[in-house]
Amino acid sequence: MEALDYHAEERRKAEFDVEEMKIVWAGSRQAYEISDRVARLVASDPVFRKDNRTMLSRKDLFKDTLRKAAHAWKRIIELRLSEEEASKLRFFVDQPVFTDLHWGMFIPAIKGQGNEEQQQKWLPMAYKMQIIGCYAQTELGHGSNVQGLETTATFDPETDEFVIHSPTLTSSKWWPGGLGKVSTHALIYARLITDGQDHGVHGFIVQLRSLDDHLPLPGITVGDIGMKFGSGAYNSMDNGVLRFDHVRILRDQMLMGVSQVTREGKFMQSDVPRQLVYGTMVYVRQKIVADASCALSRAVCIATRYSVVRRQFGSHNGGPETQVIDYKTQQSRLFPLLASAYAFRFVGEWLKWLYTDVTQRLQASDFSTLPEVHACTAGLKSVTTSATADAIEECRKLCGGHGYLSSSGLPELFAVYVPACTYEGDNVVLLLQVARFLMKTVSQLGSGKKPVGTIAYMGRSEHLLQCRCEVERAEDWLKPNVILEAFEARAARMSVTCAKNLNNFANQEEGFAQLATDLAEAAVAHVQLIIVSKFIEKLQQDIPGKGVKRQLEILFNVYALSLLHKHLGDFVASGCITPKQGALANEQLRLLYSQVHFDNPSLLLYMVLLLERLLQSTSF
Ligand SMILES: CC/C=C\C/C=C\C/C=C\C/C=C\C=C\C(=O)SCCNC(=O)CCNC(=O)[C@H](O)C(C)(C)COP(=O)(O)OP(=O)(O)OC[C@H]1O[C@@H](n2cnc3c(N)ncnc32)[C@H](O)[C@@H]1OP(=O)(O)O
Ligand SMILES: Cc1cc2nc3c(=O)[nH]c(=O)nc-3n(C[C@H](O)[C@H](O)[C@H](O)COP(=O)(O)OP(=O)(O)OC[C@H]3O[C@@H](n4cnc5c(N)ncnc54)[C@H](O)[C@@H]3O)c2cc1C
Repeated sequence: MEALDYHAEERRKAEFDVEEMKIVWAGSRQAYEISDRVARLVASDPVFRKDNRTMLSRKDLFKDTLRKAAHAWKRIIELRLSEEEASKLRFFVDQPVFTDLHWGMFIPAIKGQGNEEQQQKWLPMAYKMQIIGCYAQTELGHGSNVQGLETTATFDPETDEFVIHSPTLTSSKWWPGGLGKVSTHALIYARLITDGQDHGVHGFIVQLRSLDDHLPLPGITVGDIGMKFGSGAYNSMDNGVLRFDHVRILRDQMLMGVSQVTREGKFMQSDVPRQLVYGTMVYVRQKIVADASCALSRAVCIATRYSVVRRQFGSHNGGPETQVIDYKTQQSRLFPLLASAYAFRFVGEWLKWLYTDVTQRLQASDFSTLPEVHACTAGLKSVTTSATADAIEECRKLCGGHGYLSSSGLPELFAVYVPACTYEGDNVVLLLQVARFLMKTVSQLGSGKKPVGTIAYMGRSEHLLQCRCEVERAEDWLKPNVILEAFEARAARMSVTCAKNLNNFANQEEGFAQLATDLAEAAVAHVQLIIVSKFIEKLQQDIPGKGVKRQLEILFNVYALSLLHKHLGDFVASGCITPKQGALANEQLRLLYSQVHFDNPSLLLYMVLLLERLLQSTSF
């Protein structure tokens, strides 16, 4: 059979309305249409070609990136693209670039932490890209520990200026994207010092390079930190190093939305939580969760198409060999990843809503949901990026030897994606933040304060700590309420056990240090519960299209039961389910795999592209 026939055969098996499924994936018909239109725009424009980038030298790759960024900007202006269309265009251009940081962190930081006047002064220039900014927080010595940053911003009351200085080698800013070559300005985080007193880390806008000749300004030492993991990949970004030698900036270049320094040098803390200084990270973590499903779906799409076309073993009487997609082992490795892509998509949609909600609350001086939003963004960023990075590597293996070729797209996807486990907060460090929030919640359980939102289930901990799962047959595992209760019981029990064990230590900090692994696992259980519960909420919505809801229900069950299988130790050890019930879950999972269907519309095109890329990549 030819590739085209396999294609037709697999399409025939797709028992759902593919067009409607695309709309579910995009979030709305309008979002789908925008995405489709912009994808075509990018694909048909030769400036945006990306088939050769793993073969370019760093210098040529960087030039190529600048060309694409300038062209993208030109198209955005010419076509008067909306904000949503422009961000889709950047997404499909698909090459890490300084503008990610300009639009994604520099501007949001000014919007979130600057006062009205500062926003009016800086944002119009930034929107027109008359200035280009980066987000310079991390230093050589400290990334995770933000309070350990060493760069100083000392107020000089005589001149009404701050003096920005890098007092040690370890205080050098290290990593900021866009800093190495391009940015004219940086949003730097430095210790605020007034009258000899240290007020902790705050944000300051500093000009780095001349707007006339782009040379570094006096007192500024700046450069690129060098090659990163993989060919192509993240090397299109100019991650940089930056040092200050007593650089003077005006007082109003400190972002004054959270705290202020008066003309007299008096430090004033507004009545907003100081954690709002970390607000840009919360914003980007939320975006990263939304993006995880995109990276994951790309990898799964490549591995699925390959698995349909690839045949290996099992030929009888000269007939065709077995499609590797039909091997149960291939299915048990691939389908949970497909299901995860949908799970992350839906939880990403919900997180976007949560973020919009907290933004509106903050504007009305309601800070009550901030700790929960921090825990959700940190936890979901950690769990979805770790799972996606692992999944991309699994997809590479699912494609056998071909997955290791650059032309499969998977090595570059992995190399670009894997730092997501580190940037915007190391994933383990972020899980420990979630654990802190959970321990606080458990400690307040008897206080009369009712847990709400994603921790509402803790309010039912009396029941969850002693409930017994009622599954007797494999099909009982198809009931969403059975799955939900098992995940709630596991999360509640793991958190409560950690909280009890913490009491065995002389002080909380010592306990946290010793029990960090258990705490991180409890955090994962809580975050997986959030993902499972948001998938269930999605399925409770009206979902049109023949067979679409049914297919999503299958994917939900695959997602939840494959997690249960993977973490069976947690579920059984905490007494939520018995080993027998675990075995029944696995039996149900096996049955579900034969019900997963997929559409494969451009399989032939994919094969042709693969061959073209192979020819190019071998012509060195
Ligand atoms: C680019 C954008 C566009 C699209 C996105 C898509 C892809 C991204 C593409 C590329 C990425 C490119 C750039 C990457 C940039 C960066 O990496 S920027 C640097 C990011 N750095 C970090 O994330 C550092 C991680 N560390 C921290 O966040 C903190 O130091 C900490 C680990 C949270 C510890 O904080 P702290 O020292 O204050 O200690 P605690 O005592 O633990 O916390 C005190 C209380 O504050 C609460 N808290 C902490 N953080 C927050 C927050 N962000 N919001 C709200 N509340 C917060 C914490 O829970 C404590 O609360 P308490 O227990 O009640 O007291
Ligand atoms: C591609 C890329 C782009 C980046 N872009 C930017 C940018 O634009 N701007 C910017 O400011 N920064 C940027 N960063 C920096 C990034 O935010 C930091 O690297 C990240 O926050 C992790 O900090 P670190 O490097 O200090 O890691 P470390 O904290 O040194 O982590 C090393 C190890 O220690 C562990 N660890 C650390 N603390 C604890 C703890 N308390 N408990 C248990 N384990 C712990 C971690 O889990 C990890 O395994 C970027 C980084 C990368 C890789």
